[in-house]
Amino acid sequence: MRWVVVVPVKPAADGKTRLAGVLSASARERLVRAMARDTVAAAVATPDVDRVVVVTADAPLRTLLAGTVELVDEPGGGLNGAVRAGIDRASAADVAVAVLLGDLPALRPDDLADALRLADAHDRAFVADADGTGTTLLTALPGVPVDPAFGPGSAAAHERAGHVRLAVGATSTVRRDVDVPEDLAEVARLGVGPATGAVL
Ligand SMILES: Nc1nc2c(ncn2[C@@H]2O[C@H](COP(=O)(O)OP(=O)(O)OP(=O)(O)O)[C@@H](O)[C@H]2O)c(=O)[nH]1
Ligand SMILES: C=C(OP(=O)(O)O)C(=O)O
Repeated sequence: MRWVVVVPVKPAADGKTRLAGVLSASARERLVRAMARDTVAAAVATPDVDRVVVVTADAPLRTLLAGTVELVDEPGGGLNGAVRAGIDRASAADVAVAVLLGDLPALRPDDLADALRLADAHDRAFVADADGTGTTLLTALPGVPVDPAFGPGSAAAHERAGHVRLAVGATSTVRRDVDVPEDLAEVARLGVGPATGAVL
């Protein structure tokens, strides 16, 4: 299966507020952008990924990514609004769509490839984040409508809506998002991409 990957990214100055206790506003801004760059670079390098669509209003990030991905304007409506706009762009071509959150700085292309191979077998599927309650990857096969329910408790919401929880390894880097300060040590241990490495 060939995939289009949709990555939403908040304006960096507004992102990762849960890290405010340990990082200054300017460090958080640089970190959000760097994590997005590393996540996108891993997606671009993943076998079976044909296109990467980034939905963001962040002007510096748009400049950094121009020419390497397709950029979609922020539509409003928060995270799920952004995801829907990316899916609309992607599925115009009736392709398999994977929504990947943009805060996975340790993501490795081989781990994403493994997850997408598992997703091949299901109309709709998802990968739960490291603590099992959130979603880092949401997938749908060609022609299957996607109804994103990202936000707190999204793993259960996606499961209720008929997405299959994919059995990726417990240590897959697809699961390792950064939400709270403890997650920074965890991604550093796994090994982050170069942009995030430079910030950390
Ligand atoms: N385009 C877009 N992306 C979003 C939006 N909200 C969240 N995201 C992205 O979705 C991913 C997961 O978001 P969260 O884990 O909630 O991150 P966050 O909102 O930066 O973090 P907190 O402020 O700590 O809640 C990250 O890549 C965010 O940049 C939004 O309104 N628009
Ligand atoms: C956006 C999500 O949550 P978090 O902010 O915990 O990454 C989610 O898992 O859907």
